[in-house]
Amino acid sequence: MGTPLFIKVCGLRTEQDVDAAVEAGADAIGFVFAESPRRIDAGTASRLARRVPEGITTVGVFRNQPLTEVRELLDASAMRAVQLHGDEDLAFYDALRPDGRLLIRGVSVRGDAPRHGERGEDILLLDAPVPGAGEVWDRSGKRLPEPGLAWLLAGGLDPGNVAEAVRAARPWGVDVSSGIEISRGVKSPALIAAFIEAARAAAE
Ligand SMILES: O=C(O)c1ccccc1NCC(=O)[C@H](O)[C@H](O)COP(=O)(O)O
Repeated sequence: MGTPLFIKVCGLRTEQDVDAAVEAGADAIGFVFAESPRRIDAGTASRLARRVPEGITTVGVFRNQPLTEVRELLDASAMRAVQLHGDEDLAFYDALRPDGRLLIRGVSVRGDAPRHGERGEDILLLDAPVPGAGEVWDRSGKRLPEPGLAWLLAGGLDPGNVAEAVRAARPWGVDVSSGIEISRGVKSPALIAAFIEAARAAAE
């Protein structure tokens, strides 16, 4: 397919999972600070992030939280990127931009997908109506971002369906959480490795 697929694994909570993601070749690792069974505190995120080599992006995930809280958690855990997954407006993105972190905009797609860059984000993440719920959304007939734009496909991906999703939607990258878990919030190193292998193979 040309450019390598960008792979983000999200909602990691243990050393074992972080090591598995690094070993398997993830490009980004998401740590959830939003309300979620996957939520971790800044101290845990900081400890886990220190295991992540420089070339891999650590992402703090938030949803409709106050700007001061977002900034405090990002700084305390030294995240390299921020993912806003709620109704954050352009002013919210503008306020974070000078901090120099990669900005990821997570959007629950209901009608047509929003255009890339409307909030000045670096990466647009197109997701199911409920983030982190493991639900596949109906992409048929939807206008997706043009090839070449930095956008991630998310929502109910797993090692068994990611190849077909990559071939059909041709995303710049993919993001997964539930599909690499054995139960809600509990990741599986084997599923992390299987997901990354299947996604990479489909993009070759
Ligand atoms: O994962 C969560 O619990 C979560 C909670 C609140 C806001 C965002 C959240 N996750 C964002 C992600 O990037 C997930 O990886 C994405 O929604 C895909 O999840 P899944 O369908 O479970 O693979």
